[in-house]
Amino acid sequence: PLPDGWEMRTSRSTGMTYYLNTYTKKSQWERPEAPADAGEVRCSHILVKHAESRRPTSWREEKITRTKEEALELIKGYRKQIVANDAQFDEIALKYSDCSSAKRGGDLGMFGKGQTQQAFEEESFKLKIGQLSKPIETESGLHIILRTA
Ligand SMILES: N=C(N)NCCC[C@H](NC(=O)[C@@H]1CCC/C1=C\[C@H](COP(=O)(O)O)NC(=O)[C@@H](N)Cc1ccccc1)C(N)=O
Repeated sequence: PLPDGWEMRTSRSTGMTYYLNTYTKKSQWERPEAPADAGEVRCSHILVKHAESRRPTSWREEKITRTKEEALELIKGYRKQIVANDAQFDEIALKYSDCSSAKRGGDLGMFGKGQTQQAFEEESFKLKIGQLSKPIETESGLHIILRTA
């Protein structure tokens, strides 16, 4: 049988069999050996904004004035606590993340390519499930990303 997420199709023009990834709607000639890649990931993140952020405000702080350097120190400190198991990722996100997803422990839900800023997307799709990123910079500020699915 075909691995999950694939459908066998016949090309109308050539009569040849091809395979359709039912999630991404991409097709290929080779018979797939592994389940189809949904093309989406699920991540949580902790965002520390700074004065140069594109929107230097958040639920935490009306006007964010810390410098980018201060934001980097903060996010490195959070990452250290999480790696040392001195704090849980979702607890830190809940208290300190400058993103609205803080309320959900940083969870952003599932997202595919083209939905988030390039540096954020590149890192998110590089991470293995359960892996924590190094600090990533976007126009929003500095993030650490945990891939959860
Ligand atoms: N599924 C979506 N709703 N997509 C929207 C993402 C838009 C995307 N956002 C980003 O790339 C960064 C990385 C993740 C969060 C984020 C930025 C900002 C904070 O920064 P700021 O915009 O004040 O500069 N948080 C958000 O957008 C949150 N509403 C994301 C979110 C929160 C809860 C549930 C789902 C998504 C972009 N293209 O700008």
